[in-house]
Amino acid sequence: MFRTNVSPNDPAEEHPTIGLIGMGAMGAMYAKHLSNAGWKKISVCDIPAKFESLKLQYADVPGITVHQDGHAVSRISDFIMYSVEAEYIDRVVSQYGPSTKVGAIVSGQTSVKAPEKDAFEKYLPPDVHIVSLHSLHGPTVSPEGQPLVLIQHRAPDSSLHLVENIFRCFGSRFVYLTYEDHDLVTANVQAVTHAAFLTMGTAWASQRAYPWEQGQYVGGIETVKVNIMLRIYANKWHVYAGLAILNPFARIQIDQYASSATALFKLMLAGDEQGLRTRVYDAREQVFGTVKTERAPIFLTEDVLDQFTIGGHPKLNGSPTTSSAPPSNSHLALLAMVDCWAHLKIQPFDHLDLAATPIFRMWIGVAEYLFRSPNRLDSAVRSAVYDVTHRSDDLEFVIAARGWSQCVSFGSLELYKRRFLETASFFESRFEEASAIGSEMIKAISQS
Ligand SMILES: NC(=O)C1=CN([C@@H]2O[C@H](COP(=O)(O)OP(=O)(O)OC[C@H]3O[C@@H](n4cnc5c(N)ncnc54)[C@H](OP(=O)(O)O)[C@@H]3O)[C@@H](O)[C@H]2O)C=CC1
Ligand SMILES: O=C(O)C(=O)Cc1ccc(O)cc1
Repeated sequence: MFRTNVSPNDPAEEHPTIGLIGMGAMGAMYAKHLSNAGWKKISVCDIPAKFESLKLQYADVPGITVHQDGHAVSRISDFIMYSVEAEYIDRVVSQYGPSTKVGAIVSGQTSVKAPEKDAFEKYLPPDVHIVSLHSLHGPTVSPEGQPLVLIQHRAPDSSLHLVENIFRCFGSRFVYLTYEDHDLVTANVQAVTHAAFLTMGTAWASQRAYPWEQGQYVGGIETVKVNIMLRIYANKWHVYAGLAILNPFARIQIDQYASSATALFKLMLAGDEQGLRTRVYDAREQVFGTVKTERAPIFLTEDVLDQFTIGGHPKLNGSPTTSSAPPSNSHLALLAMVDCWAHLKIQPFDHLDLAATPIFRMWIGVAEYLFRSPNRLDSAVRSAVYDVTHRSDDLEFVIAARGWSQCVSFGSLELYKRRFLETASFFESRFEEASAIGSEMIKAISQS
């Protein structure tokens, strides 16, 4: 029998059997890192239709055995992780949960935990333990140094310790939360951040223009906006739909984001510079007022970010529109973000050390870059009120923000999927380039 402080590197030790149900992007990422670390008994499955192709794919991968379905995995595994779509978790756990080995530990990778918790409580036998997980990064980001949430829900400390030992090889930072706190924190960190980028993408796609080809969204902050937007639309729609629609806290946050964008846009239309400035500076005070000035800013310099511009380095390309500082912009997406945090009383910097995803870290970094400098902020406010060249983009932005918020409030995964895929299809030809560049940018920011 294995010990709970078992390590994969001790040849004399009996290893626990690690079961992975769902071998999509995250399941495959977990399998790769567990195998590389030397775990010898990793049992995996996806839907039965993928059994043969998975067997071929993993034929030569050390430690991994592919099984026909979740019954086969559940019966023999000491630790089991469900890594399936949040909308299917109830059905999949109802199917395989009753086959769980006596005394095993069950876990899930879903980005929203309310449905997972319900499913585990409903269908898992009372003699198994629940310690859930959530890696707060996408499958192409190295887990090293990233937060890995651990939820000790129905389990003794010894089960938590076994899970910690299994995943110590990821080099992630363990973050201990309850199921409920997890959903609140991820609504604050992820759902509302995604709403901003989904909105940017829909607004640009509605204009039928690739923003980086228009000269207005190139360099510095704009590079981050474009790269992250593309990264999100290149990922699976169900990941974002699940964490927005099935998380009971997310709806409120996303609705506030749309309301903030609308209210700021109305001040712009009214030409109310003073009203806009007061609102923006009030939000600045609430969100950044208490941040210690000695804390090093997250944001990289404009020059460093310029290297990650889609379509090539703007200065090396000698593009006339980008040879100096990026053109001024109302930065409605960012003004709305900080206004939204202020209205919801979210202190984004408190989440940085706890449970920040790479995308959130970058988003808060650019918000800080804009809001810490009165010069930049004043320039955005003046641009918003007097420079009408942004108006059509800002109008599309407000419409898109309202559309996403309404879609989430209707609670329809199907509607969300249609909106997401329609925008994604406009940008699809650029995903490959964006994903390589985006990964480099995340690496640079993580290391800075
Ligand atoms: N991608 C990301 O950035 C992150 C995702 N997550 C979460 O991890 C989970 C998985 O996401 P991800 O890997 O990206 O999604 P994928 O769609 O890539 O993977 C999910 C896999 O589960 C399979 N599946 C569905 N039903 C069953 C079943 N009955 N038995 C076995 N396998 C089944 C799916 O098959 P099929 O395609 O046929 O349905 C698919 O291969 C989600 O809950 C997501 O929210 C967490 C962190 C990051
Ligand atoms: O970093 C982000 O916000 C991403 O978009 C990647 C992601 C998606 C879903 C998760 O549950 C965790 C990370």
